[in-house]
Amino acid sequence: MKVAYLGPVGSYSYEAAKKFVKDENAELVPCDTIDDVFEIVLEDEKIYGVVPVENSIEGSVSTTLDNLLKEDVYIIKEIVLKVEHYLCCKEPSKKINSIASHPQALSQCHDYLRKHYKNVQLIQVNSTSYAAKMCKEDKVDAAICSLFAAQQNSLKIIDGPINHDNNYTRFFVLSKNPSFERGERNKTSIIFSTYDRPGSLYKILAIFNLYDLNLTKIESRPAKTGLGEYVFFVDIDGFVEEDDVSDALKVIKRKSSFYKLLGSYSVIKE
Ligand SMILES: O=C(O)C(=O)C[C@]1(C(=O)O)C=C[C@@H](O)C=C1
Repeated sequence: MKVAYLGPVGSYSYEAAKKFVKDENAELVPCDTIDDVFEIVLEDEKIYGVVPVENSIEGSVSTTLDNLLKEDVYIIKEIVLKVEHYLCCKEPSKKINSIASHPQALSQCHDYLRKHYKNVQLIQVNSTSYAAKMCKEDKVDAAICSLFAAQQNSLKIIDGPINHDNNYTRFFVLSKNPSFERGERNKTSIIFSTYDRPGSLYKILAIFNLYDLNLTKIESRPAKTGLGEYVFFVDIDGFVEEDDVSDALKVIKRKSSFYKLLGSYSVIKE
């Protein structure tokens, strides 16, 4: 089994990929960006991809949502990780003038950074483990990353966890082929657009209500077809093969101006 993830080794995406693979011999393929993970999955149906999709403090990862809209990939599993960030450096006695991390991680530590490092330069990089690597290579004074990434890069811990409380990130496992594998807790994700008429979103939401389906997320993103035009990302509890879910989705598909089933999948939660 091959699994592409946002690398290098030690990113939270790496930890999520490790949770997905049970096979010791599985090959984990580090990618520089989330776009690259999507590209690899699209090129080779034997490779799975792991991407972050939503964080409990900072919200959605828009690159992931935009790729889900435009690319033909399926969600085959959700993995939820508790995320704990540490401020790390190579040489604790050195003054810190620059701190690198992934933009999501910097935002998840916003309050701490404002309180303790207000005038320090914050450098946004592709992943938390890449920030740790930059710190090891003396390109920045400090990094925000996981304990594991700090250890991998022989960094010392200055402080942590430094993130906002209740910090969880959802990751999706992607595949070029759909795989409807049920687990203990199952979810289904769709994207739809409504016709530009009064009450059209309300009428679609009424269908979920009619079939007694629990929405776990709804988010609008620009459809990228014009100002004021949106697509709605919706996650619901339930599996697509359950009668209520499949009946509701059939009606929603008929009533929408655009509809895409992203997948029905089980959830792995720590
Ligand atoms: O930089 C990493 O370690 C990632 O896996 C990316 C990412 C994200 O994009 O949300 C994943 C989990 C954390 O929320 C912070 C960063």
